[in-house]
Amino acid sequence: RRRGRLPPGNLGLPFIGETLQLISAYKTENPEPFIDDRVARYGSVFTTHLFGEPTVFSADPEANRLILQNEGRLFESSYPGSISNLLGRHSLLLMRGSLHKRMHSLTMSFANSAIIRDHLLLDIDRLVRLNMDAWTARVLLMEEAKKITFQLTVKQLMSFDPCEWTENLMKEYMLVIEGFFTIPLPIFSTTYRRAIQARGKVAEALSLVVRERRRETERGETSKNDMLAALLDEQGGGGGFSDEEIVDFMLALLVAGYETTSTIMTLAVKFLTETPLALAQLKDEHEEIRVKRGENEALQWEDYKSMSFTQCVVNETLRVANIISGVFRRAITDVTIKGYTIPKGWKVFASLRGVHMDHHHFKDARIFNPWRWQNSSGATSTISTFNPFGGGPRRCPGAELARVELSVFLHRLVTQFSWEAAEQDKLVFFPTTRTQKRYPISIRRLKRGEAEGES
Ligand code: HEM
Repeated sequence: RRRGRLPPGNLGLPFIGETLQLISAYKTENPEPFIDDRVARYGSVFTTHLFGEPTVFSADPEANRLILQNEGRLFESSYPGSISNLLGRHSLLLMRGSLHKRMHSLTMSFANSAIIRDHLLLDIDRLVRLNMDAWTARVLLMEEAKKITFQLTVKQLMSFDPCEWTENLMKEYMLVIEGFFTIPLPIFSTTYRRAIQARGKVAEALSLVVRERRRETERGETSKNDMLAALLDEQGGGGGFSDEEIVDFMLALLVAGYETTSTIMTLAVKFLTETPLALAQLKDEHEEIRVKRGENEALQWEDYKSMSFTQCVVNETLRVANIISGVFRRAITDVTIKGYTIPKGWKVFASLRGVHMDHHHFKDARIFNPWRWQNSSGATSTISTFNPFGGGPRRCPGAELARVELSVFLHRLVTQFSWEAAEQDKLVFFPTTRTQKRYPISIRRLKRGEAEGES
């Protein structure tokens, strides 16, 4: 069959292709040259070879939009087998077709603004405060953020407050998470084998919870308002799922929201620490809310809605950090993009980072500048260029929830503490976006009435 022209590019060495170049760039603080060099040579859509497969790499907003919007028609999501085994076959991330549509909208309906406002906000605020109350003079911020994020997700999924059971679950769960980062050679890794075992234990623990809740629901003995209730609720769009399906589904939600939200919390603090003017403006905004709301009162939805500069900080952190640097898809038919043909069966990588860090779309794109979002869309071009949560049918259903969690976290942090980085800590982007030392900070609890802006 005659095919059109592939995007220009270089397939690199046999089998490994350009994987090592990508990994070595992403293991540094400045991974941009990997994309910059290829875009300069071939244009914003180019061919490469990554993780064992020829891949079309797009750093182009229009091409990315076409890829994301045509999920199920021209492309479908594609994860390596090692990731699928950890997620479980009934995970939302792996589902396709009408089942995916149903489960995606069920997840959205549980994490939408009204539910966050009426139910989740209170718990988010309470659990953030509970954790911060236990902080000592020096904390590893990334670890603390992970603990908070895990507790929040467990609460939202099945209404458990932190206890010995949740702590044990977290220990096993963290072993599962490590398994995701054994790319590109999981089969040879003991970390991966340990992760698979831990996944079995987490699934077993969640199965017991599901079974118990199913019994309670059948007897009409429960009135919980959590994700598990939504999954079992015949009237509310749920119902009809096996225990195994529910467990896989919950595990995937735990995974999807955990590393992402906790990293964005940590990096927001890192970027603010390095940008004192932004930190001062943020403190002013939150001090105003604290004074209005009173010392120990819970945050309300209107408080969240009044955090306008905070949203600039959140956007800019999402843009610069690019926690999910892009998404892999597979072409399910020959697809024409920008005059080139992507052959059926080929891998495609829609790089969100490539667009977010491009000077054509964001002025001085490589600089953390939250003010760019004040009174504007942040971007210099009119096309859709800011997509930290992806797009199309697989757009992140936790986007609003992540924003609220981060805003509450920042509120409680800047109104209760001053801090400084305890050590130099480098940001790297492989196998995930993280700081090498988990961002240690020295903190000091603010005495009430103390002048702000002293951190
Ligand atoms: C800063 C935090 C977060 C970022 C940057 C983020 C980013 C993303 C991105 C880019 C995708 C699209 C993946 C794709 O197209 O293949 C995605 C999907 C997803 N996210 Fe998030 N996410 C965050 C927080 C959360 C939270 C808190 C939840 C919990 C509800 C969550 C649940 C999910 C799920 C379940 C999917 C899969 C959707 C599907 O395949 O239909 N995420 N996320």
